[in-house]
Amino acid sequence: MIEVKDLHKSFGEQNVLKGIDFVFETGKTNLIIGQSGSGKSVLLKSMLGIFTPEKGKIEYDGKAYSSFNPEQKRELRKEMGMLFQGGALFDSMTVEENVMFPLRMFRKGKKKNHLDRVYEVLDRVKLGEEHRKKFPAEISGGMQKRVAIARAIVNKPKYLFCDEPNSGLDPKTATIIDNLIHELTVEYEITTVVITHDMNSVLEIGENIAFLKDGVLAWKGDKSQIFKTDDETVTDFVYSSDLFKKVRQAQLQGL
Ligand SMILES: Nc1ncnc2c1ncn2[C@@H]1O[C@H](COP(=O)(O)OP(=O)(O)OP(=O)(O)O)[C@@H](O)[C@H]1O
Repeated sequence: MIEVKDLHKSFGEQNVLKGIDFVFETGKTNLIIGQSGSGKSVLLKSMLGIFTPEKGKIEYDGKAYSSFNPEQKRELRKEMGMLFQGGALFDSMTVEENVMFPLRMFRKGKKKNHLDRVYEVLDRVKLGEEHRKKFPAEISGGMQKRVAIARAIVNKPKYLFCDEPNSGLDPKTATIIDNLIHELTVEYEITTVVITHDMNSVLEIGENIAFLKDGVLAWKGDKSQIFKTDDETVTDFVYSSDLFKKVRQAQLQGL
């Protein structure tokens, strides 16, 4: 669980986060949504320890980051998995070398044991044996995401941070990737935080949603609530997509 309490973050004169309170729950996919510039990435980077808030707290399973010494911060970093926009794989490394990378960085041990773990996670994300020695450019976008997910979970993280994990994918593959992230979250009891712009993702895996507007937590709830709420701030955002507007109209007309 990650608990954010009265979090404030500014850059110069600009107050980007203005007192965010939210609990990111364990074993759930916790989504951060909101318009461009609302502060989603700043919130995520604050949870990663990249930004230091001016005020407020972030607690990881009850322990405040501000109370950690450098060694504890390093330990915490080992417990974090990251899945960046576009996958961010190393082009010059094979699939298995990419997944091996965090293991070699953070864990001691024999290469053979590392490789066993790499194959275990690649199997878990259903990436076939025939792809292990390929380079990222030689596999599809969906497969690249699977590799990036495997790399993010190879160290058995307690916390998984995903920045638009399904960007650039077709809707079907995007849904498969969303569901894979959700399955792993439940299976390994990870506290997963996902930034998304994709309302399909909200519909698929929105178990606990933080909706940010201008650096404020404007709404929270889950996927069943977000499509029912009459809160105008939320409906303006959710139904800004034509498709969802049509779904909403059909719903209201009882179709
Ligand atoms: N390192 C930084 N230095 C100065 N300002 C920053 C920095 N990072 C973010 N900001 C500002 O904070 C505001 C919120 O940015 P943020 O990236 O969190 O938005 P976002 O909701 O993630 O947007 P998007 O959906 O477009 O990624 C923006 O006005 C941005 O310019």
